[in-house]
Amino acid sequence: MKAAIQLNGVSKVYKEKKAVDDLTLSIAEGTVVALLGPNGAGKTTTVSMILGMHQPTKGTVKLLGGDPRDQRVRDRIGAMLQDVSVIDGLKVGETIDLFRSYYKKPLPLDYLLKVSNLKAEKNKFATALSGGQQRRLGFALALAGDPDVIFLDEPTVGMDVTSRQLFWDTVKAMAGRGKTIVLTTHYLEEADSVADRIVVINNGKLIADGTPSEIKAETTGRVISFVAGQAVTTEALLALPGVTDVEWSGRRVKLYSTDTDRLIVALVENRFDMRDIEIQSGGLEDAFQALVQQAN
Ligand SMILES: Nc1ncnc2c1ncn2[C@@H]1O[C@H](COP(=O)(O)OP(=O)(O)OP(=O)(O)O)[C@@H](O)[C@H]1O
Repeated sequence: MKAAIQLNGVSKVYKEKKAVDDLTLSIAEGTVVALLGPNGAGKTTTVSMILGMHQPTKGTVKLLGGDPRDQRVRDRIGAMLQDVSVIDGLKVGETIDLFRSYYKKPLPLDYLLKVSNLKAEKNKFATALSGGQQRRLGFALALAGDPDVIFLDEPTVGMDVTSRQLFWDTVKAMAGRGKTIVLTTHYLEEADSVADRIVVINNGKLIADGTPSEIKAETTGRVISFVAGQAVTTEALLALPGVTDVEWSGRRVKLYSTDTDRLIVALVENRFDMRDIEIQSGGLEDAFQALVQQAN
């Protein structure tokens, strides 16, 4: 598949601080990628280099096969960054129309008002919008030119529940139309539900890269739980392959394991007395914490 974004050995140094450290990353067209990492990990710096707003100290960045600062590339990019700058004296509808006028094939104004949940605010001055509404305006502006690659930097901060839901529905619909979407977020459940791929950055370095389930399985392992017969003991369970912990709740037991496939085989072979068997994956939140801790 063609790469929409290609970073090769990219570093960014601010005075003493290495904000991004030798990052190599390729993002295929049509994927939704969530860039995760703790505060100061280098997410915003990475996005701003992909967008051509900052020059890497070392390495190369390609966006849609070209230079991010090339106008032909810029015409196909939409970005919703952390600070939305609204224009004094322009109403919401006029602001969106101004952005639409920069592009050859803009999306219709009504559609942009609808997906940003700003229909009722169309004739309000943009400067009079609340913080959450301004972010939604930022979303409408990012989509105005019907871009092929969309960057969303902590997009849902300050959005209420309804706007958030509508926002993610729209992002999913965009992805369904083959758009490439790169987002950063601290809301891991959102990344889990929307992203095809998760890239975790810490101290400017890539520390994990995979689908949400791969990231979860790699770090937290899985849990097998069942209702155990009276003869089943903690000692016997701890002796099984890959079992790292055993937790009881009445007769229901939870086995934490690094290798659930082998564990299931062993449970069956050893004829453990089991009912109501369940297999669960750990959450992305746990995986993220574990990854960052391992890396520090
Ligand atoms: N213009 C700048 N001058 C100096 N240092 C900077 C500058 N921009 C970022 N940094 C530093 O680079 C590092 C990475 O910052 P960046 O904003 O990319 O992190 P982030 O992962 O986006 O964090 P957050 O989750 O808090 O938004 C931080 O240590 C930050 O202090």
